[in-house]
Amino acid sequence: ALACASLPLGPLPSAAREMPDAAADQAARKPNVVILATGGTIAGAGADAANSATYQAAKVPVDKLIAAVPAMSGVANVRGEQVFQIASESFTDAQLVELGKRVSALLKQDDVDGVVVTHGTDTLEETALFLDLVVKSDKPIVVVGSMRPSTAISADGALNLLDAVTVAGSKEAVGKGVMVTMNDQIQAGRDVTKRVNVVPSAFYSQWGPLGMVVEGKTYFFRSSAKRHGKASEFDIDAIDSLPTVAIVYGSGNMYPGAYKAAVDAGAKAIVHAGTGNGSVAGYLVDTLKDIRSKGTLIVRSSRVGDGIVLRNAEQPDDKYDWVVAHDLNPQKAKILTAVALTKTGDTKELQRIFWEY
Ligand SMILES: NC(=O)C[C@H](N)C(=O)O
Repeated sequence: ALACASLPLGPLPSAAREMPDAAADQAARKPNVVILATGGTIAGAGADAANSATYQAAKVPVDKLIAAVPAMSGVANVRGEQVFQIASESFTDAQLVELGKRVSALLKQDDVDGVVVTHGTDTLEETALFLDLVVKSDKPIVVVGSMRPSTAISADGALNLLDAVTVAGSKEAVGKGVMVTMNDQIQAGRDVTKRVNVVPSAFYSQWGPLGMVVEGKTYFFRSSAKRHGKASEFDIDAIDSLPTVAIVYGSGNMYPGAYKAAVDAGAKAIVHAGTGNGSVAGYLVDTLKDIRSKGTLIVRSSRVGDGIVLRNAEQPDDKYDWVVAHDLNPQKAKILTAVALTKTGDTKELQRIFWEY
């Protein structure tokens, strides 16, 4: 049993009825939005309405997701494709690439105005940034999930999905990069991160949301200053795989073995999720220098989540030939590093990419 949200939809504005036929047809034409379903809690089901945290993700197929939100047919012509049926913690790089290619192919079609990707929330921020970097289109892409399964009291998936379709079909969303609609807000896919593991207001960006969706209408207040979509130098059509990038989490009393294990596992780069300003323990510096001198890249980011990591603050990055992640958190820095490495291994170029994207 799915929880349904049936929202009232407004009639065609009277202005449209007075327009010449062609213009009226154009105004009345509903956008075509394709929903690519990948699983997650938005497709989850629990045993009882009280189960908001205990349930199985990735159970409900895309046709049932669409049927559960009939209000979507008022804002767009919607059709669905089941790409995967997985919890997002199980996403692999190969699946990211496959999803990116499908989004890109769909957006090249004249009869597709926007794409919605339903996704688990755990790694939604990685997928949103990845698509933002590699899909060369200005058409709206919205990645959406839910914090509660559809069977739970006050399930958030139906409204999040309706909002996603509304944004994906809206003219104001064109050129805004990948967006995420959770909890009535429109977030930049590049910036947004999951901050809380159990509430509908889990998604947050340190630079603020782009806008809101209220009662089926989009309200934008800002746009990202970072390169994305058509302005990106990366293109999923030219990417068939991603290099391995590992994250090592910073804390007190660390041990060098974690970095060495990443190198042994074939990591082309290690994102150091450092303490504070991306700081590196004095007793680890030689290990990281040695790893870099043998070819593996070191990207300094911060486990703090907010703020910006600057070059040559904390550590002499110029001297050690390390890169800093700027404002990207470690998991986002991992995605940008992997995408950038498909084009260049030059650290000056990589640093430029971290400033620009
Ligand atoms: N709320 C969720 O979607 C969590 C789930 N583990 C997932 O990412 O697929």
